[in-house]
Amino acid sequence: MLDLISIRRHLHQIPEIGLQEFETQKYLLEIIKELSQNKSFFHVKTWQTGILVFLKGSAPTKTVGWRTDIDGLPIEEHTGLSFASKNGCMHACGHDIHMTVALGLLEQLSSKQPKENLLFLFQPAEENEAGGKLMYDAQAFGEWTPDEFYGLHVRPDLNVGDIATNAQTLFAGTCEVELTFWGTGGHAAFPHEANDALVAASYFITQVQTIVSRNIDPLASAVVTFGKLEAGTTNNVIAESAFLHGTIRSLTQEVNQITQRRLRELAEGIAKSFNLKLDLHLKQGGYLPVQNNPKLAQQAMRFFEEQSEVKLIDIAPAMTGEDFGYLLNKIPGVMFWLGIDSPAALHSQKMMPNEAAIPFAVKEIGKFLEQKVGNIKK
Ligand SMILES: CC(=O)N[C@@H](CCC[C@H](N)C(=O)O)C(=O)O
Repeated sequence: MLDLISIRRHLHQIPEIGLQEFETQKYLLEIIKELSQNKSFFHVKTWQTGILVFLKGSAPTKTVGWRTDIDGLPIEEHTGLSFASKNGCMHACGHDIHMTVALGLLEQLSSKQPKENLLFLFQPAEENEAGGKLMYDAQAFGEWTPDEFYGLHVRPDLNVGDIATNAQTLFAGTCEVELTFWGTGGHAAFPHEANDALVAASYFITQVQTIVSRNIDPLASAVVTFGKLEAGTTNNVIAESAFLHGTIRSLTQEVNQITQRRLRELAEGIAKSFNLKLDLHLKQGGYLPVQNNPKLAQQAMRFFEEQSEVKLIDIAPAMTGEDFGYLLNKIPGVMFWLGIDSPAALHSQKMMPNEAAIPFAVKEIGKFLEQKVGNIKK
């Protein structure tokens, strides 16, 4: 049997940025190879740093998919754990837990040939390049394309034993914003001879706050957050340029597009009024809202409600983003939150999941997938 805790701790020490998950892929492939021994129904292929494992069913009428993401974040870890990452990146979004659960599920579900086909997707670049979209658009699934797709995401403020989802929208659609105002730098003492990009950026930051308060229906939801502003060099030099990096989030595509349009109008207006050049990139890529299929979600929720060790929570949507939204836009399916009881939030340098969530998830989600693909007797 796989030692899942050791596997998770090893994966935790080697986080890699999206589409550069080379060591992660190599390690996963070693374990997958071990699991595939003497199983003629077990097939593996790779796509860039992603991995697809296909278990051919004995009498298939459909293909059920389970997806995990495999990338880490450019965050320096501050957990103090003995197995903390030291390479400057961190699995601060829990993808080490996601991968380990997927391996545990693969071990369990491949112990005998399932009746239905089962695809395990180890997907790169969830955080940055929408790897799910890249793979789908490149037709990486081919004949292994699932008819139903499932996946999970860890959630720090839920307890181990909690599985949460809903029969509608679970996560927001996001859009990454990169914006630069270009002006003319100069001496602090001669502002009339320069054109200050930093002042323009400050007006812009203040004005975009009105998108949510004045352009979005109060009964809908949107977020506009700028997490990065870079301008200037020192106190007595007027900044030539100002760079802003942010994100838009909304529960529907319609609201996302209104927010994108309004942000563009405000940026263009500010650039015009300050006589600056504007460089604006709005990148939504595959980060569509994560919309659960109502019928499949209701079936899944009923299943988990009947499991004595699971506390099933019918949960409100969150403004987190996920490129699984793109895959669920193409293929019906369901995403779940898995409780991991971490005092620190997702993307925090101190994010520290309770590892008891791993055996719990493998056991309970394993039962869920077993009844989906049928015929597995150990
Ligand atoms: C679960 C989670 O934290 N997901 C990320 C996804 C990032 C999407 C994209 N790169 C963006 O920044 O908009 C999140 O930040 O919600």
